[in-house]
Amino acid sequence: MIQATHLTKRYGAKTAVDDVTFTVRPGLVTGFLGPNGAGKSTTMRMIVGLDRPTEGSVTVDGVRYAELKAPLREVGVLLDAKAVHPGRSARGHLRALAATHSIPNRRVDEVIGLTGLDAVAGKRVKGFSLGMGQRLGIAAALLGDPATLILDEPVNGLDPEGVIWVRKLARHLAAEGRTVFLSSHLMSEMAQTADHIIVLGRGRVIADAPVAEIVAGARGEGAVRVRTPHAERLTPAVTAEGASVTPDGDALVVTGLRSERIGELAAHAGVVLYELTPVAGSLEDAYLALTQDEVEYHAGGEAA
Ligand SMILES: Nc1ncnc2c1ncn2[C@@H]1O[C@H](COP(=O)(O)OP(=O)(O)OP(=O)(O)O)[C@@H](O)[C@H]1O
Repeated sequence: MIQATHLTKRYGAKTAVDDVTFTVRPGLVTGFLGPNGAGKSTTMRMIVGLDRPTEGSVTVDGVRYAELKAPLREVGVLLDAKAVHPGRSARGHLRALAATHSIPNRRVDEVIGLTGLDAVAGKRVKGFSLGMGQRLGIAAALLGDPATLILDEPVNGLDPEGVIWVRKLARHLAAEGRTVFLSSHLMSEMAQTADHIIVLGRGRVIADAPVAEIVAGARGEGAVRVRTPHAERLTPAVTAEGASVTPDGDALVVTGLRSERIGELAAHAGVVLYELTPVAGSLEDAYLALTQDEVEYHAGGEAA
């Protein structure tokens, strides 16, 4: 379990992480989302002691990372896949890491197998593609068989097969009861991987909820597709209650009213309905709605 309490990081006048409190629970995949510059990496760096909080604290299973006796065995971390000596082979890199924690070479071979690196394990890391580097970073994170995994943008640079592999791996690790914390700036990716989502925007937590709840929230704001032969009578009935109506082919899209209320108004006006369908908001819509005011710079370079 990861617990952040009033965690804050300031770089001079810039507040990268602003009074953040959250819990990442074991047995679940928790996605950590937010636009570029939201403070995800800074938060992760503080969790693993690479950055010191300006205020507040963060612990893993109740202990600050710096106080863990054998960190590799307790917390597996992928922060920067390129932080590997380029002249070493993948196997050499993993063996060197393993030696610092008395982890047997047998385990090195195991994680090489687990991450699909068998064919390249003897090659120098220098020639690795981004995707192979990511796999090596994940192999290093798994080395100590830790109860907690923290992976910053783990699917970055992976091909579609690699993305599915990370997804399955994350789910498998969580099913074993581990705490799995993954960052991404892609909601669509997290929707398929995570059980729970924490969204950061400009250093603050703007959502912390199960994936299903975030989707349901999007739906509440969603639209209702209506087909009727009496559009001219239904339209004034719904707009009188504050809804807006947009034609969509032979249908109307009504926003601002729930389908139940539209049905009641139609019945009251004696209007026949052929269709009354709530349009499910996608997770991506929910995410955009959540973060639209929180991105540092919008496309076009205009300051938000
Ligand atoms: N060492 C530093 N010195 C000054 N500012 C920093 C430093 N590290 C991060 N920042 C700033 O803090 C903010 C948060 O950055 P961070 O890298 O944590 O965001 P992020 O959510 O991980 O973004 P990305 O998805 O782009 O990696 C940004 O505005 C960034 O410019």
